[in-house]
Amino acid sequence: MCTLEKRGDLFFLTLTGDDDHRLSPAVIDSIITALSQVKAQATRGSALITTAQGNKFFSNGFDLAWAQAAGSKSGALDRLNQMVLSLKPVVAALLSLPVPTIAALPGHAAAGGFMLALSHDYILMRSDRGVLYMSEIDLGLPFPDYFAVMMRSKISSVSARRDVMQRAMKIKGEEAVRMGIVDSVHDSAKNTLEAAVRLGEQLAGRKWDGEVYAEIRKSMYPELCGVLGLAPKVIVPKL
Ligand SMILES: CCCCCCCCCCCCC/C=C/C(=O)SCCNC(=O)CCNC(=O)[C@H](O)C(C)(C)COP(=O)(O)OP(=O)(O)OC[C@H]1O[C@@H](n2cnc3c(N)ncnc32)[C@H](O)[C@@H]1OP(=O)(O)O
Repeated sequence: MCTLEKRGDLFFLTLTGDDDHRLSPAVIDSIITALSQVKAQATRGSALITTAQGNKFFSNGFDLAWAQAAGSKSGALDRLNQMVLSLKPVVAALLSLPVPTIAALPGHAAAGGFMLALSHDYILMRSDRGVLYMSEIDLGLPFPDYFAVMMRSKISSVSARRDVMQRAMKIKGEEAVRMGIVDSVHDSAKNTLEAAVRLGEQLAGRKWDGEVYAEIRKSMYPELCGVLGLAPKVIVPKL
């Protein structure tokens, strides 16, 4: 599951538990609820930090064990598809949130978990542990449309995109910075979160208009907004 806390101007959405934070339907639902609360409570000068408990995983992606527990191939596919469809509104909520968003990774982010991280404006991760890893080709799974569009939209280097999508590269922090996927790396989970707090306070301190911030973010990723069903909103400038 996840918790949502507000400390000063910062919202902290934390994936809880000492496991690998698989994105099961229940976890995905709790994230959606938390993001709705952020949207409702956000003011000029808010920012969101999304992180996870423990120091090995941010999220290892969809809960394949739950899918396979369906007891049949078709049932497993249906459950996998259910998770694919239920994560889409999470991505849409992050793309349209009226606050700056930061993912602070205490460890690995794989597949759906990597997509959750990539749905944020900024990603900070550890240099000493943890990889970004799109395991789908290793699992013989195709990418959902919005996964592929997310990576096309947010990973600008063709070779980096190939290494992520077609080579299932396990990308460590320093490399992820070189590939333009991650903003900064830090030598522990604690220091990664502390850096995220500093960045969050810096961004929150700019006290941007949240509606304008969200529309500018959406204008940066028109194809992604299209696949998520996020229409641009006309903003009447407040002069
Ligand atoms: C109606 C029907 C319609 C049908 C349609 C159906 C749908 C079809 C569409 C399908 C959609 C697919 C989309 C799927 C999305 C998903 O999410 S599926 C789930 C995917 N998840 C996974 O595959 C999990 C992947 N994870 C892993 O493989 C591993 O957990 C890991 C991330 C690779 C981590 O492995 P692990 O061995 O646990 O790693 P560690 O022990 O932490 O590290 C290993 C060693 O490496 C060292 N290390 C780690 N990081 C670093 C670092 N940054 N720097 C240096 N060293 C590092 C670590 O210390 C370990 O070393 P040793 O301790 O020496 O072993």
